[in-house]
Amino acid sequence: MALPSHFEHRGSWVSQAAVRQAEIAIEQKHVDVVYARLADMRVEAAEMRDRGDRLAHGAGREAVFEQASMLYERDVMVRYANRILQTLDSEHEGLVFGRLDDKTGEVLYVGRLGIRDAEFENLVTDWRAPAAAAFYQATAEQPMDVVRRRVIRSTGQQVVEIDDDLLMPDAQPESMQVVGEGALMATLNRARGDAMRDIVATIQKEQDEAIRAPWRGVTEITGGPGTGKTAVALHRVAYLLYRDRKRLGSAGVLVLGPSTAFTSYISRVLPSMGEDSVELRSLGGLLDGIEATRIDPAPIAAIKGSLRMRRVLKKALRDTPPDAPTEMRITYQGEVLKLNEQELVKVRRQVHSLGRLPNRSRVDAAEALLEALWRKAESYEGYHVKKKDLLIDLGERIDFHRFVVVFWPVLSPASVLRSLGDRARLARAAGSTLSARELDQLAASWRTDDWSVADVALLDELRTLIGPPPRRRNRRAVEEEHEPGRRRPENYEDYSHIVVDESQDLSPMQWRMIARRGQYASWTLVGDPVQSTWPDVAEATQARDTALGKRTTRRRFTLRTNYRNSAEIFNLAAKVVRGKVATDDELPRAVRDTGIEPSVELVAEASLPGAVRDAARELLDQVDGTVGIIGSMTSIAKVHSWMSGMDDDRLKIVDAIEAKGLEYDAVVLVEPTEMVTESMTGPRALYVALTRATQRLTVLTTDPSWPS
Ligand SMILES: Nc1ncnc2c1ncn2[C@@H]1O[C@H](COP(=O)(O)OP(=O)(O)OP(=O)(O)O)[C@@H](O)[C@H]1O
Repeated sequence: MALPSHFEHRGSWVSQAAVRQAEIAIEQKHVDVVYARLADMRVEAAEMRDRGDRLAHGAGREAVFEQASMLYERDVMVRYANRILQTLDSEHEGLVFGRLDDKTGEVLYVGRLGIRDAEFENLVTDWRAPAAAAFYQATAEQPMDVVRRRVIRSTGQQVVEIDDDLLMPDAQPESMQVVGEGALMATLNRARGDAMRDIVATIQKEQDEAIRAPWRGVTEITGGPGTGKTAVALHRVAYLLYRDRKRLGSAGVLVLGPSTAFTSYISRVLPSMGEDSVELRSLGGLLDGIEATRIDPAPIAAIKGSLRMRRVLKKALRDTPPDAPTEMRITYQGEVLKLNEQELVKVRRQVHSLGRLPNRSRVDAAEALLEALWRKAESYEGYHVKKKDLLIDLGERIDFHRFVVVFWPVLSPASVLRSLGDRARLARAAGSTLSARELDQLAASWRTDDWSVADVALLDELRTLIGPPPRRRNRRAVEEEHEPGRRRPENYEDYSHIVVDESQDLSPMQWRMIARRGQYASWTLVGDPVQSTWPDVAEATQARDTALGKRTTRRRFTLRTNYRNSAEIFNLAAKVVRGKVATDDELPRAVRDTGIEPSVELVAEASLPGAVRDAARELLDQVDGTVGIIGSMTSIAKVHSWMSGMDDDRLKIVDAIEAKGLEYDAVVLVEPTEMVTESMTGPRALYVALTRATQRLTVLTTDPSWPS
């Protein structure tokens, strides 16, 4: 019987449903074997753990200990497997997600972890193992002996789809079927939820090279919006921990993102790969007990982030604390010894000139006060006391100590920064460093109740300038700090690897804050200069270079394919930066056509609220996943009020800065022109906002000249 024309074996796609089902059934069989093996391993592990406990407790011989430690390792491995299984859910590709058939007929399954059968035969190879590299690196031009690469998609333990790439058509055996329409496109077309997904099954070659780069030195990953920089950086962390867990795991890996919305968005990616020991923090959440989310207006953020602030903070510390006494009176041997305000200021200056951290200087302050009191006593006519007696007697008096405590209080970064809400105090600290307008703006910003994200770097700077409050740390606390997986304290400086996402936006003060945490760390820096919202590029670059120090090993990977936006959406976004702040070479290529052009609507100001609601409603109907409403910083509060009462879990409202790194199936972008005028870097913030949608974009503007 002649086959229908689409049912061809060699070198072409076979879409026949029965063949597809038969191939799915073949893979299901293997997946079943893997899960059955895991179930056995769980049981074995429990038994071995019990046996291991018994052995370890009663044993006196070395061999028995050795056995016990082997059992322990096995136990750890199975616990790890269990954890992975728990985190797998229907949203993720399954435990086994890939298969390679090479030209010798060998088959290799690739998955989230490596599993062997009872005879030690390989059932699944961990995606990070060298043997699995071909799964990501083989191409039709360089097939690395791979005839067929198959991506297996599962829901839970059920295989639901397979997608093949035929890389060596000439080596395809008669019996080998090739099915599917491309795993990557299928994945990219899927609806987006609240959380980013891992991409283990469809990592592309250029991405894989960045993921597998060595851990040492500085690895830079640059690329336009949607090129997978964040995804790549997270997979790189999982890869590095797999390859070098001993070196990197115990000291800890820190991943830093721009906002809490962002860290929460990416928070499931690493656990879905079995890594839950990595610390994710936002720039506003690096200090314990503070979770700053407020973004300062751009000009204020620019001042707070600049290195000038170091001078201001240093000087602020030397000023008299707000509640400190301005006079000292103490009675000694029938005389009242008095120090007036100037004399106390002089004492304070002397103590600071010793150069010790303020929170380590109270003893110096007490000594300087005693010295000043002695000089005072010496100056009184007919008053004869011995210096040694005065120093000892007063030094032991409780009223003297009470005075020292208020004269030289323990400072906290928060109290110092808050005190600069007093404009006069700020002006004293600033000298000529800040203009009158800058003083007004900064002082007003510190009279609020909460901290902004930019404040956190200043608080951290103050933390190191002030020194830790005197307190004893017990050994247990120190040990706990070094336990892997534990959220480390704010003063932890020994991360082995630091990943900085959206690194193009870091202010010089933020670079200093991060550098403190990785004195000996290797780095992965992720960013896109075209999306930068930091105005002083030269200052930030210098601060970055200082942060990276003498690390000479530097490698750079540039990702060029935009996997997020449809080509139609990206074309519109590219228009706002091309030739202005980006060259063609800096813009990625979007790979997906949807045939749906973004809609740009000119609306009257009075109709804007209704138009935003209508657009949101329409998009909620049109896409299955999330819909983002992105407003300018100036208008975001209004946008929130317009949307009140429209409760839908799929609807998210963010401003142009918060939108960084996030994505939605559809976006309503409100007032593009405002995003340009309020930014200090021209159209870059608008470019970020325009590149958040995967499927549909509606731009609402009251400016008739937009987008021209
Ligand atoms: N190889 C891939 N397979 C499947 N999806 C991918 C792949 N690479 C990237 N993606 C998807 O593309 C989207 C964009 O990725 P990601 O957020 O990492 O890009 P980005 O470069 O960090 O973007 P931006 O600079 O705009 O924040 C995500 O949904 C990600 O899962």
